Amino acid sequence: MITYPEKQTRSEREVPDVADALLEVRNLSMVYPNGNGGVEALRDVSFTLAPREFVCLLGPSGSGKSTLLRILAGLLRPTAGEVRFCSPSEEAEPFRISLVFQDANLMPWRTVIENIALPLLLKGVSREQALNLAQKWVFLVGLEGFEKAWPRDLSGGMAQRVAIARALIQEPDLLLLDEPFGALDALTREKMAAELLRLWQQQRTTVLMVTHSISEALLLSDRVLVFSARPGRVVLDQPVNLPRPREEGVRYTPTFGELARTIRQAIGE
Ligand SMILES: Nc1ncnc2c1ncn2[C@@H]1O[C@H](COP(=O)(O)OP(=O)(O)OP(=O)(O)O)[C@@H](O)[C@H]1O
Repeated sequence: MITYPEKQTRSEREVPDVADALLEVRNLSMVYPNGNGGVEALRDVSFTLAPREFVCLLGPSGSGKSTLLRILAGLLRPTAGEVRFCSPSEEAEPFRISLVFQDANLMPWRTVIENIALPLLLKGVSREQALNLAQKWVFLVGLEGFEKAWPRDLSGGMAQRVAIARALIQEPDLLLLDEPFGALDALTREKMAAELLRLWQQQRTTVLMVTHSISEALLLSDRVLVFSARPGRVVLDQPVNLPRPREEGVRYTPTFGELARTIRQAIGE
């Protein structure tokens, strides 16, 4: 059974042992049908996310990480299991989820600011109001001066900033990031991770991010989940007890090194 996207308020919670969870995933399995018994992508995956938590998901290629994000975003229906969302606010609004992919997927015929404003325009917000709010996000993601630029004139990192701003302008309860920096060069990637950290420290949106980089995961997250090779199962749920706010220097601390070793070993297994 799957319950989304309707939001439950805290008073309607049914699962007392995950009282503080924003999201509860229970016994989730996914088998893609094919002519040959199906491809088992996920097996019996369970975990929770607390409000404002930043959790990174790592695992070998093909371990079902994108499949999980697509299920959480409501794009795929799982074969079995349950997904339960609980609103951080008491108001019974629909639970808002934004998903950012490796490819920025910008509208080529819209400028930077129009791309960022798009979700609001689609919701019926007036053009003036949407563009005003988009301008705020242009500043927050460091794209001032590029408001009227076209997507074709942006670097990969800039395009991804637009995609992140377009996701956050919707004030999602949950932000899903699927290898958002996977297509960027190493230096841009480090810079973007630092910028995402800065944004998250300001906004404190709950984030679930897929990455292949252990150090990126440790720089950003409160917890790291590691999936086994296909079918994906949670083989490690590791709290990241590094102090915040985190700076680049945290990479060179002994705790960082120990956590990286634990995670690398879990991925290897
Ligand atoms: N639409 C589909 N039909 C059939 N099989 C699929 C489909 N989508 C994904 N799969 C398979 O399900 C498994 C999990 O794929 P998924 O893309 O979720 O893994 P991933 O962990 O995100 O991989 P990567 O790290 O390489 O991006 C893979 O074996 C993949 O081939």
